[in-house]
Amino acid sequence: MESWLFYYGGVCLVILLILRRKIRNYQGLPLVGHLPFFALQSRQQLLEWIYRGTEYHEGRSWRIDVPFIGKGWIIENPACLKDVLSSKHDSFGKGELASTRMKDLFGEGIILVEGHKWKAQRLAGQHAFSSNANLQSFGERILPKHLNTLLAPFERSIERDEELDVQAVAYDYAMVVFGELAYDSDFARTSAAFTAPFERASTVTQDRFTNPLYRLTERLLPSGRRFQRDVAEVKAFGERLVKSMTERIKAEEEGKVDVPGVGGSKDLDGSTIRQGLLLRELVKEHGQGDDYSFLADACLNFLTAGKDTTAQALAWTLYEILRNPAIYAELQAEIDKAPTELSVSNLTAVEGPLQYANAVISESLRLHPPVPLEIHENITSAPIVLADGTLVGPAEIVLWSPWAMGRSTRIWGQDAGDFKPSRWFPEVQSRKSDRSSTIHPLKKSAFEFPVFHAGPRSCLGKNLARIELAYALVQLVKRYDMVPTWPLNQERSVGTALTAPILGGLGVRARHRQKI
Ligand code: HEM
Repeated sequence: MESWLFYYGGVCLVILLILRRKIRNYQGLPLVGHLPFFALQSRQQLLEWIYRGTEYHEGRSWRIDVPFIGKGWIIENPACLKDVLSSKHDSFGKGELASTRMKDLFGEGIILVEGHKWKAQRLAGQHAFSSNANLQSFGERILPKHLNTLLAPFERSIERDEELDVQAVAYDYAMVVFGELAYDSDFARTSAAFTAPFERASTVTQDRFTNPLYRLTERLLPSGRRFQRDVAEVKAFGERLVKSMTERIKAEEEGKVDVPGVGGSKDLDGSTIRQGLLLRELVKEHGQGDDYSFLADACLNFLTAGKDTTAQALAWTLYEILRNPAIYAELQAEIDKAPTELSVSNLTAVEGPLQYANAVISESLRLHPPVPLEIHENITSAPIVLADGTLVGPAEIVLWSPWAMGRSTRIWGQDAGDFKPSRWFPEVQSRKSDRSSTIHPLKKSAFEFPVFHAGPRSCLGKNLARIELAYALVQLVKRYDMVPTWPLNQERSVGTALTAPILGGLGVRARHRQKI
């Protein structure tokens, strides 16, 4: 009897030692591979695990095997990422993994599709969001028009002496701003019918990426069973908006109603900027017909891509300046000196009157990228070799984490973990006395700093996002002092979502600023 116990105890010990060794070496476990790290950990723990694994492998690509998700490589090397996103990008796509999980909600929208439907939306988005005049209209018309959505909660919380969740405020602001941009609709009034089902459907979609048994659990859980109804409501809402907009556009073209101009703004070709910009461009690229579902999917995708990402970037930026009062003060000093009327190009210029604010935003995006984890799949039937020799087999995945890359000492130097806006002005670090005269903003390629993705599918809203971030930061920081309601030394975690919310929101107490 005792010898049996001894024997089994010994076998268990050996197994435990092997498992411990595998866990320490970031190798997959027998049968389950790396699944436990993906399925059982929180989003924050998963990001930290990827970061530590990449440090363990000193930045070299390392193997992962996640049953139900895929097997392949985690990469950090910017030259490999360049292959995936640019030089060999025809061989990589979102593949089955993303499409089976996201198709219900995102349908034929730009986030998911390939081929001519992607191209039509890409061109429409480029036309709608890239011209200087349209960016100007965004910065000088849409953002100020909804400023009250940003400021009113601050005023209310000050008056009532209450705590305020600034991340929730950032979400509301992004919703009305990008709602107007995508649908030309006043979401401050109409969003209730859309927001609740949309938020619920997004959460279920996000859970599908970490829950390998989602098909089963969605049948059992109330949120899963409600999912199809929520998706139907979101789509019906979008189609109603799109239908009324397209009818209006048609009526304008037939000369039945006046063409609405926007404050006399002119596009670069001298024509008047019109409302419903994205939809007009989509109709131009795709055609109108009677099928409103494609157009509604397209608008929903643009709203989704812009809304949470920008709100979270603002929330994390506020988080960092709250933790660094000296940076908050320097930001206020810069904003006090800047002209009150700031043009859009001045808002975001790395060498303009808000250069410090822009460095703060870049630094926040580096440490807290709103899209912290990305996966592509080799969609060809041949193996693909990446710059460092990594061989990605057919249907294998490549995973990279802008969150982990933003903390890499190989890319950012020994102080990669510190929040240091001055790193964006490296010439100045040694000559602090006069920042303005010798500014050479740090240049990082999109493959080293892939916060907005890179290559042909890079983010279409990068400029819009940076304009909104600078605008909102200026509006808040010039008016209010804020103190956190959480312990300053407490690092906040990323919540579980496809993007990167601050887990538990960002509580502050705000006061009107006492200018000296
Ligand atoms: C700080 C804010 C933002 C960040 C960090 C961000 C980041 C990204 C990333 C990483 C991707 C690639 C996702 C993927 O395909 O795997 C992406 C794509 C995209 N983004 Fe953004 N984004 C932001 C704001 C916006 C805004 C404001 C808009 C527009 C209204 C926008 C529109 C898009 C679109 C349309 C795509 C898909 C492009 C394509 O597939 O061709 N984004 N963004």
